Amino acid sequence: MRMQSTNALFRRATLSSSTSTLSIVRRSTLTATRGFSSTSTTPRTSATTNSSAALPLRTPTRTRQFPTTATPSTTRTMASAACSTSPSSSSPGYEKIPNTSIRILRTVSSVRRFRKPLTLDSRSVALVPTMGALHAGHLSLIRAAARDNHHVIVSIYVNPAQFGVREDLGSYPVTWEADCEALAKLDRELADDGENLGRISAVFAPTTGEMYPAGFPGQELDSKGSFVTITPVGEVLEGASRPTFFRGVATVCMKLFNVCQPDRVYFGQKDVQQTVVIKRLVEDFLMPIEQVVIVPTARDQEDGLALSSRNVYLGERRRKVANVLYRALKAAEEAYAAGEGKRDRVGVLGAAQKVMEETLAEQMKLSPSERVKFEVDYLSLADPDTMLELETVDTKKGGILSGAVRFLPVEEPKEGEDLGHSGGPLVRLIDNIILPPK
Ligand SMILES: Nc1ncnc2c1ncn2[C@@H]1O[C@H](COP(=O)(O)OP(=O)(O)OP(=O)(O)O)[C@@H](O)[C@H]1O
Ligand SMILES: CC(C)(CO)[C@@H](O)C(=O)[O-]
Ligand code: BAL
Repeated sequence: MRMQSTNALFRRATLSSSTSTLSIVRRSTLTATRGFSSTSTTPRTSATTNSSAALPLRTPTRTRQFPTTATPSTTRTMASAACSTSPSSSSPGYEKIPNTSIRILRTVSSVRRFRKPLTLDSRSVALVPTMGALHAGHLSLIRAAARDNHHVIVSIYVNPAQFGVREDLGSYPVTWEADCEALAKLDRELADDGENLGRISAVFAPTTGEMYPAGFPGQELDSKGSFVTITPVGEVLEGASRPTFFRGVATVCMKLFNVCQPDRVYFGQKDVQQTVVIKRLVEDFLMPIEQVVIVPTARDQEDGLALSSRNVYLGERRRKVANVLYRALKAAEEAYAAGEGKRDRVGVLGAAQKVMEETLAEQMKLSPSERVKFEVDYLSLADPDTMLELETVDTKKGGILSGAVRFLPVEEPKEGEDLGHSGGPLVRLIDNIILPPK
């Protein structure tokens, strides 16, 4: 594999729409928002481009394959994953996580029944939306929510609408039992810590039938259905690589907000573009949510890799190299901090690109049974409010450094090698660093 070194990776499209729209039975109007190198094999829809300085780092062959093709039935199984917590004869009529007061709510009507008296009692309610496979990053969101709210609802729902047809819906990790144990343990910790206003009151784990009454949601760009789209922010970067992703996220989050009626919602900085989309959703649709709280990215304490449910796909060999994106972003952050001359796009992102190239070159010196191959999807220096690419950072406003990397399946597995969840498919990881205003 060869790193390409052109100067025209990032091209900003002239966007066809700049407003958020709620569309019923709509055809998507997404347009391509990035140019690709001429060697790219993926056809892109045409877009008017300008010559925003670009960072190359794209390999000639661009694969968009995610590990497996999902089927609706897989999702239904996942969404209704069985729990060992069936109601006992002494139960109050709803499921609970064993030895806790955490209710397991599976229907919209049960959440509404739970929620109503809390409004009458002026109790504050926080929602922490997740797709399960809980890790310490999720727990930090729940801790933040319990600090400031009387009740915390954690939703666990693997939302099919945000997965593209070739993405990893079918193999997305589902760890319901472990999730329940983690929530029970955290709730005990919250009970012992006098600093919290509240605790975990409920887990909302709906089926797809509950969340999508009209039927399994379309995953194609031109699928019919009731969708929420947030543009232009949802079209660039992650939205360019995963064209239906933010439509799915915004749609499911609006549903979750409508059901749970939270006063505050909690999201992780790890998915920084998602936080910008959610803020627009809440503001533009006048949703009665007091605050969208963004919680810092939880990282591996040793090498800084951002915790992510998808890290389980990596296996041992790729895990050792997986922090390359974080190291690259740190180098860009340092270049930015170093001074005026380095606040332009080329100076800042060039530092990140160098780390990527050097790391790949080191890997390519190894044999196929030792090395790790990866491709950089994008490196970005963007405006914090719009996620549109910046030529220079206005230090009064700051910026967001972000990137996405695809780790290819290992070439020659060794005997007994840990290849990762689901056989170690291609795994795409994202990360970001916020450049704060100075
Ligand atoms: N390392 C992290 N630090 C802080 N928040 C995180 C971290 N990882 C995930 N979150 C947040 O947890 C919420 C639920 O995320 P999700 O369930 O998709 O987990 P994930 O680890 O991001 O999974 P994936 O690997 O699919 O991206 C989101 O708001 C997400 O930003
Ligand atoms: C916000 C979310 C739970 C919506 O499905 C998901 O995108 C996630 O876990 O980040
Ligand atoms: N944490 C974002 C969810 C997703 O990648 O599908």
